[in-house]
Amino acid sequence: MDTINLAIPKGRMAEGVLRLMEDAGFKVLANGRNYRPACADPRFQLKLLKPQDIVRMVELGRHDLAFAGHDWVVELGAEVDDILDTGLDKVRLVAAAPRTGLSTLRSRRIVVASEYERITRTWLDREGFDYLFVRSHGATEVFPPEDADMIVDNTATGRTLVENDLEIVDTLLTSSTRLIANPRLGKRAEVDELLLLLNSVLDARKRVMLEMNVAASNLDAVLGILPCMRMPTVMPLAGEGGFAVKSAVPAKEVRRLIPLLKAAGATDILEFSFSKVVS
Ligand SMILES: Nc1ncnc2c1ncn2[C@@H]1O[C@H](COP(=O)(O)OP(=O)(O)OP(=O)(O)O)[C@@H](O)[C@H]1O
Ligand SMILES: O=P(O)(O)OC[C@H]1O[C@H](OP(=O)(O)OP(=O)(O)O)[C@H](O)[C@@H]1O
Repeated sequence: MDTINLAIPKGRMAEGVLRLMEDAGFKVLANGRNYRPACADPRFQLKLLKPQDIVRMVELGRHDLAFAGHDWVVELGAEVDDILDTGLDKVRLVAAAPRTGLSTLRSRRIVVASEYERITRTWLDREGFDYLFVRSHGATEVFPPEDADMIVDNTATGRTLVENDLEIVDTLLTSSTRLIANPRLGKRAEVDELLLLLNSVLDARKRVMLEMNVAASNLDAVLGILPCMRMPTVMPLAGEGGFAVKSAVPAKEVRRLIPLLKAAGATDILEFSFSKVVS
């Protein structure tokens, strides 16, 4: 049996990826410093690699599949297939500068520091800046004002920028963790299966199940409010003449829905989370 080589990013992205794999049924038996953890599904051979290295290895075909940040796929101009957006590790790649220096950025030659050389140069050239590029290796936000006039770095909460007195000049890219594949991998049943199960988990995370009892006279009003995947399940209640109504609804709408459902006559409202949705 030909195994699939799947690279998992080492570092801050690992936690979310490992939880996603576990929830999808592909538990990774990671243990401390062992960078070749076993997978519950032996058709997948795993290896932990730094996110920046992963992308090239998949492009070269040394790895079949990997989870990697979209930012590094773009930065490296890598020819890989982006087969799933997990939505994890959402960041923006931004240009930022000290507030006090903003007005002079275009009037002189500036020093710009970033880990992302290609993306930064492309943007600076397009915007017509006169610049000198400096490659940084982390903690880029500390460069200004002494060591750089502007930086390009990723930001999630924005806290590091604020703490270092930097203001966003422009957003260059948005990124998240993707599942990428070597374009020459071809069709593999194992990959389709992995994709189906990962998608089912990501979909389930966005929904919850609402279940409630509804008197016959209130049924239309409740069904009029309740979103559903196809049609809500409506089951007659034994003896009472009412109905049990069940529907998978978007999790972010629950706060708005529950008071509306109650006002429309729903009682005994229960909320459940579930693990997978396969349409
Ligand atoms: N604050 C953040 N929140 C979410 N994702 C981030 C954040 N910072 C970086 N990333 C993503 O993680 C990936 C790797 O970036 P980076 O090299 O900064 O992390 P790392 O090597 O895991 O860092 P560290 O060595 O500090 O754990 C990139 O694809 C990036 O978009
Ligand atoms: O917007 P925030 O939520 O503050 O997150 C953004 C910061 O997180 C990452 O840094 P990391 O902790 O990986 O350190 P590094 O810069 O040394 O890579 C990234 O490079 C930013 O500096």
